[in-house]
Amino acid sequence: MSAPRTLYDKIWDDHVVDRQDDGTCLLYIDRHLVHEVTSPQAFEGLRMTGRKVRAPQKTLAVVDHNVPTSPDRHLGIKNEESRIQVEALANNAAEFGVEYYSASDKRQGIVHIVGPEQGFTLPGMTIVCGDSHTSTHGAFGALAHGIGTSEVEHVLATQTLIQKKAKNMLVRVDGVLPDHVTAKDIILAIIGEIGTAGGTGHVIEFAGEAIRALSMEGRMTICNMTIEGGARAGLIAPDEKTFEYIKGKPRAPKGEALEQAIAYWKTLHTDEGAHYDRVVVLDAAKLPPIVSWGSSPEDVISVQGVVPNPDDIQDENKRTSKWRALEYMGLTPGTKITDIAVDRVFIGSCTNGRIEDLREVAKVVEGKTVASTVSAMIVPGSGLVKEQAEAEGLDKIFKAAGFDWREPGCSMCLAMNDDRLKPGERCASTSNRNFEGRQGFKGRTHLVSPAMAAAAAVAGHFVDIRDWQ
Ligand SMILES: CC(C)[C@H](C(=O)O)[C@@H](O)C(=O)O
Ligand code: SF4
Repeated sequence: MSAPRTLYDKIWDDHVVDRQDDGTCLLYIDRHLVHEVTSPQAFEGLRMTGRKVRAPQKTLAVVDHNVPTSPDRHLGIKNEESRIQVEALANNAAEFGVEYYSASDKRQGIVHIVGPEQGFTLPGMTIVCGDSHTSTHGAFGALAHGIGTSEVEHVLATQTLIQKKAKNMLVRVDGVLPDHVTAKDIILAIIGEIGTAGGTGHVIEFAGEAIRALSMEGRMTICNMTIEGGARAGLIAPDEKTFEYIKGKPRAPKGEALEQAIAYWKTLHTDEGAHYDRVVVLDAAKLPPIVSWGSSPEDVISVQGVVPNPDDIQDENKRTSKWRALEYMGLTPGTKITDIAVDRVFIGSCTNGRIEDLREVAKVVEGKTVASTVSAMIVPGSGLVKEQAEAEGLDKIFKAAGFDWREPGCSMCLAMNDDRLKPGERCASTSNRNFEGRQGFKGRTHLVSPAMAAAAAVAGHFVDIRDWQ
């Protein structure tokens, strides 16, 4: 009998092409997602050395970060830098024979929403992209992580990546989530608990009753923010929900091939007795809806809490940095979270821009109106999410309530396109990052779940979604 292995060990072992004495390995890469921001120099590198893309059929390119989300986006991109990046991807994809979804293709969207939606993301695979939130795909039991531009070039040219194995970490979330508390609250609570460096050097496997109970969308939200917890990859063992989600997706195996694939996917779980280098346990039943108050995703508190006082922190550097965060955020210790008013609401991103998120929002805002002091936008994560939402009539609910209903893209998750905060504006956002300037120069970001963002849009300030009528 071989030694018991974790899910990470198994996927790793299945992809090692070569191993050096110092532990450096060459890993085979099954899927490569490409977007316009981190790929131009990589393609340029291939061109300069006369190399081809080794496996174009395992590569998929899509524009997301720079695309406008306004209805008139077919008129083109005004910002020159953004326009050049988008044009470069279109040209590179054509020149190197890579499938490409342009802004006018209804399959276009945020790369981490598009991969699963197309059945390009499958269990047991190694998946990379020049983007830190590639961790999202770990929700399928795939080993997925972000890579830098020189690695993008390496993968394009060789379909392999040089890697050293990380340590195994388990985050087990036991129990049953209370009503209105979501996957987003779980992952914010985990990051609050372990800190933004908590997962450094590890691959995190998420397990436990509360994780199993999540939909695929919820699992993607969890794995998406693994990177904010310091680990490059997060994993959830595939199960019947995973197989159901995959069935019928355009690029997924079909018929006999699917049956065979499922038989293999069923082996992708951690063996009894396998070793984890670190274990963290949380009780889902105790989790409240969570709001971030500072400029790091670890700065989180219950919606029923108050803005914390940094003077309570022992460590001087940390104390200073949290004071700075409060100053940036324009907040005073002791302020009730529910007394914080917002100017903007952003619902979207690869964390919470999927159909299930939009359904949650619709439930909260149906028949209600966005507060007169708030400007709120909803940005579907992909053209297919948009189409599905419209087929269900969700867009009508959003528009009737006064939300701006947009075209798919990264949008106000990061200030790389026209959607951004003005200096001093405060935003309830369903995205994943809240560092200074993330959503626009001097913009103030509070990370929350879709339902919490929706309720804040209507109330004009944070409210406890558990009390929502
Ligand atoms: C632009 C890109 C490289 C970046 C990332 O790697 O994550 C972006 O997607 C982000 O979320 O900050
Ligand atoms: S939606 Fe945000 S986090 Fe996701 S890939 Fe785009 S910029 Fe990065």
